[in-house]
Amino acid sequence: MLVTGKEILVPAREGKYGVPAFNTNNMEITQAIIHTAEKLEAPVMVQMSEGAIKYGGQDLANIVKDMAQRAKIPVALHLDHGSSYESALKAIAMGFTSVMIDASHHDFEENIRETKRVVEAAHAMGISVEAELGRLGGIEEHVIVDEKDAFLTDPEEAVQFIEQTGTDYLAIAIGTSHGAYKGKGRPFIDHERIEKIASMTTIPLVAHGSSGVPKEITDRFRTAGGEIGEAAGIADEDLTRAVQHGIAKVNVDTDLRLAASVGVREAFMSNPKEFDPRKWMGPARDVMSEIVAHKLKVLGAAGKA
Ligand SMILES: O=C(COP(=O)(O)O)N(O)CCCCO
Ligand code: NA
Ligand SMILES: [Zn+2]
Repeated sequence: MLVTGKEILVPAREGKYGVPAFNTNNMEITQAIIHTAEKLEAPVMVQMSEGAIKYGGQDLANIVKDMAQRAKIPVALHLDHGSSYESALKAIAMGFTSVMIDASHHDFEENIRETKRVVEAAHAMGISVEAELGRLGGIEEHVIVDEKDAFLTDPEEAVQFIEQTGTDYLAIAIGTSHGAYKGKGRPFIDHERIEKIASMTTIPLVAHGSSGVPKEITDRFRTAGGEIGEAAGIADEDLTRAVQHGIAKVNVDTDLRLAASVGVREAFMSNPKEFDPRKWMGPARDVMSEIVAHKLKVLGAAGKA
């Protein structure tokens, strides 16, 4: 069933498990997410960035909403990295049940002002809101945050921010970053910071940039002709620890992108004569489903629907 993000994430924080929020851009990605979560009896969040909305629009949103409504497990449709009040309201008009207003690149007061505006409008329509405080490293769709400006979330500021905005859940910067190159080797995750923020707050916390970039997938990607440098992601054990301490929503996009690309590349490599789209979109869906299943188990969402 299609539900709000709050209905999925409040139980997750209370139950000390995480719910993955996977980005989608088409039918097969959406099927891999929702059908696999159904199989594992897990709640799940499907998110669309502003780029995905540009790419698939209401057509794609309708695929997600219809599949979610018919699903036996709770599913929210979430706007990822909404960059403005207008963008958040447009997503709500499209039927999204959860929206992020990402004003983390503004100063503290401006972030509060912008977030508060979206919270008031979204709550008037029964829709949940995610905000962000602190800056991830790496490239965020509309802001390139170079290392020196990347800053981690201050616990005291987080308490004030939540009180002054009324946001339903909060994305915090704790060492993760977007993309396939999260640092040399195992990225440092600031567990003390997560645990301090969790001890001072009660709302679900969100970890962005949480793809694992598993070696098995990057090896297959290279073997199938893909080119990827020294890629590194977040270790499973860092995620299992984080969801014990307040992280309830865990954003994953890169892992599905890599999995889909492995599926397609392997299909083309193994049969150059093939020209039926189902023969490469199907394998892409299968590899993505493996990634979805793994994440649902690592985060403890399996069986929680
Ligand atoms: O936090 C994430 C996903 O992070 P990751 O790149 O680790 O999958 N997202 O918000 C998905 C969109 C990232 C920019 O396109
Ligand atoms: Na941000
Ligand atoms: Zn993100």
